[in-house]
Amino acid sequence: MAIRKNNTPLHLYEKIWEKHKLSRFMDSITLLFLVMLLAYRLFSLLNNHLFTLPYFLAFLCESWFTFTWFTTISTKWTPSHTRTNLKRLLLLEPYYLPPVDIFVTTADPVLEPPIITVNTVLSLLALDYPSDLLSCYVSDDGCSPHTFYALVEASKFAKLWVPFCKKFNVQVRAPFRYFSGDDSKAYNSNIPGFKQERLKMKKEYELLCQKIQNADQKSDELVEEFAEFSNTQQRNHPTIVKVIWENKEGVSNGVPHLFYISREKRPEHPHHYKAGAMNVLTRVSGLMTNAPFMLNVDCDMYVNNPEVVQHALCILLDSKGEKEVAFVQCPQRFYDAVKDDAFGNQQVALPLYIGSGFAGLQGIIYAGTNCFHRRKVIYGESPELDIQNGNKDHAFTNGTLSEKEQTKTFGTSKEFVKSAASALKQDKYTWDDNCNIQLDHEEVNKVSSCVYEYNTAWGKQVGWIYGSTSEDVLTGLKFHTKGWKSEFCTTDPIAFRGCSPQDSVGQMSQHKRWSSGLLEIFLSKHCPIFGTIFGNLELRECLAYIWITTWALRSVPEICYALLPAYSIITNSTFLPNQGVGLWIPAALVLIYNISTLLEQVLSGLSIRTWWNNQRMARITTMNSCFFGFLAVILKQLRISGTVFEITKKEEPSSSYDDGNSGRFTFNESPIFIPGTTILLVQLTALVINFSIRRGSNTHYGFGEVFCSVYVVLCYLPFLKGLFGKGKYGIPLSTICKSTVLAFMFVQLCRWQNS
Ligand SMILES: O=c1ccn([C@@H]2O[C@H](COP(=O)(O)OP(=O)(O)O[C@H]3O[C@H](CO)[C@@H](O)[C@H](O)[C@H]3O)[C@@H](O)[C@H]2O)c(=O)[nH]1
Ligand SMILES: [Mn+2]
Repeated sequence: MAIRKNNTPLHLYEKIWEKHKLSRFMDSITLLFLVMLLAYRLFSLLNNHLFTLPYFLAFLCESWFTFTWFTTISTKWTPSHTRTNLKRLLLLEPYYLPPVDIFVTTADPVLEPPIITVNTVLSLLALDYPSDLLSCYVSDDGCSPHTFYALVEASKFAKLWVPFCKKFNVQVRAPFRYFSGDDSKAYNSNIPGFKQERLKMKKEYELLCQKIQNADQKSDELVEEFAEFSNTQQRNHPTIVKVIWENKEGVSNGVPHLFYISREKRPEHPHHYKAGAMNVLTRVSGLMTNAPFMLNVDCDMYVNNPEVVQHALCILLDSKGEKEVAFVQCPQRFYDAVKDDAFGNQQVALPLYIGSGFAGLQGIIYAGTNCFHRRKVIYGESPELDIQNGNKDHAFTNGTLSEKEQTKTFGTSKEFVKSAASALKQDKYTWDDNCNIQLDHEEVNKVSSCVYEYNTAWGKQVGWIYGSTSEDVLTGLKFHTKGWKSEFCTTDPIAFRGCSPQDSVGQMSQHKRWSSGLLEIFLSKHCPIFGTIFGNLELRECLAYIWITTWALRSVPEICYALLPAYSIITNSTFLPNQGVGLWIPAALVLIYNISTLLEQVLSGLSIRTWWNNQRMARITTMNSCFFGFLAVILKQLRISGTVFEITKKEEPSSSYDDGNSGRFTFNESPIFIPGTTILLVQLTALVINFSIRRGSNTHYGFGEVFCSVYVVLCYLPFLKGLFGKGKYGIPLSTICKSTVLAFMFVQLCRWQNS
């Protein structure tokens, strides 16, 4: 048991308020012009002389855009970040540092090659933190003997790798990155013997890769420690738990504990995807090590800053943080980005502005990975402010629950209930030792079985919350609604790096999952609006959550707005104010909006090309992926079909070479490309009409409509190329046919409207 010597207040981090003055100014001007545009439209609609359908639709769309813009500004207005004081934390060492349980999730050995998971795990095992205080749990929803085998081999390699990293103070501790070359820090250690040892490690790592690859190709009989994997199917198998490596002596400079867990799955029971996996990990780790803090990462997010645990603990152990902060989120950044961010998914400028904006309010959202949680909070504890208010769910956590209620909350495992009670009662300054783990197979099987959660609070009040494919945002929102805060931990170098979708197909399906998951939250009882009315969600935090959870809804006005210029041209009508001031308002708006987004990107150190790619991808994803996300949620609400978690494919490290085609759009048969193709065909038709039919002085539409139409075509340039592309670079003929039919129907509709 570790005890802090005295109870003096600890100030381990400070919050720095940023001043994005320019960004504020530009955003405000944009809002001003949006309001002016609305006012102008309203005025002319009331005066009736311009009452046409497109004019009215445009007014509705613009109202929505203005509302979204208002929530955007509110979210970005007071950005902040944190600065941690590692030196002070280390003064407490070694009496005070708490144990940390690390959770890694993987779900499919094909989409998530074991070598990627292995690298993530190795980087975690080599964290700069006493290894007797760390335990790493890998959840494998794929139930794959290959993943297990890879981890076993990795744990052997770790015995060389971890001491090597610590001895030479290696910065990037995921071997595939460390050995991939241009890391200048990799070569400049002047400790004698470095070069030889590095060479040796490199050979060992190549050997490890070889073994893992060979195992992938052979399908041997499953014997000995692999016997449990025989007769298993991904969605039908009993629980498999393995202690891969146990740090028995509890040495602080060895290799941390490493466990493998594949929870029970049966086709007749829902497994709740990642949220379900996280809850099983929470319970199993509760039985085994029960650390007060947990770090959760996806299988493809390696540690890029080995001191990240200390940084996060500065916030979580700080006297103020201890009372208020539920979780500490580190930014999500990626490696091997496609040049100029062709698919607009690197999220560099976004977290800088929106992320730190959230952080300046009640707190940053939980992004599902790179996050440190407090076990008590996961178990449903409310912050102190609630206890004062006598919130009704606090009996839950102050130890006054009867045994019956405890079982109703945490399930029927007595051992687990005991561990949860101990975690909840844990004094602020004491933690249990975790070097003597006890693997009670019976108990572990019980808490990771499919039926364990029935009639308990898991997934509702306790643990990761079910009901959305964006379980991360939902779970974080639940904490914020209780009154907890969260902090954004921005370290230098950046704490983690991961793998982003490397092609447009992967990116589209990821955005579809996110946008549908987020909309599910908005339409559920966890809706942020209720959170503010009935809970402790702060008003501006609520607006920020509205901004993010209504992402899928934006698709409808955007598609409508993108069709308006074409409609106007085809029907010889107008949707923009086309005289005097009226004309100048939208023109100024477009100009200011583009300048301000360009400035944000350029000031974040990005290229102009990156800015354009991001602009264009924002339009493409909203009108395609988000629209499908929107449809998926509607179908779910109508109980026609459920939403599923489609896993993003992770590229094998060695295969990511550039054949000159990276960044080129790829397509497949998925209907997700139909809206984009249709919109493009409609615009092209409109432009052909514009340039071929001379209406002379009878033309009602003007430069504005033509400009908008051309702008949409420019955004959809990748689709235009796709119309003529071959193989995976071409839009499939079936999609083109369907889109042609839709486009034709649209044009006919316009004509019919007009006559
Ligand atoms: O049934 C499942 C499905 C997924 N996962 C894991 O969930 C993680 C995220 O999946 P991925 O396909 O990589 O999705 P991303 O879109 O990259 O993930 C982001 O978005 C998800 C929510 O949609 C969050 O859960 C993630 O943490 C966040 O990084 C991976 O480690 C998977 O192994 C499971 O464990 N079980
Ligand atoms: Mn991922």
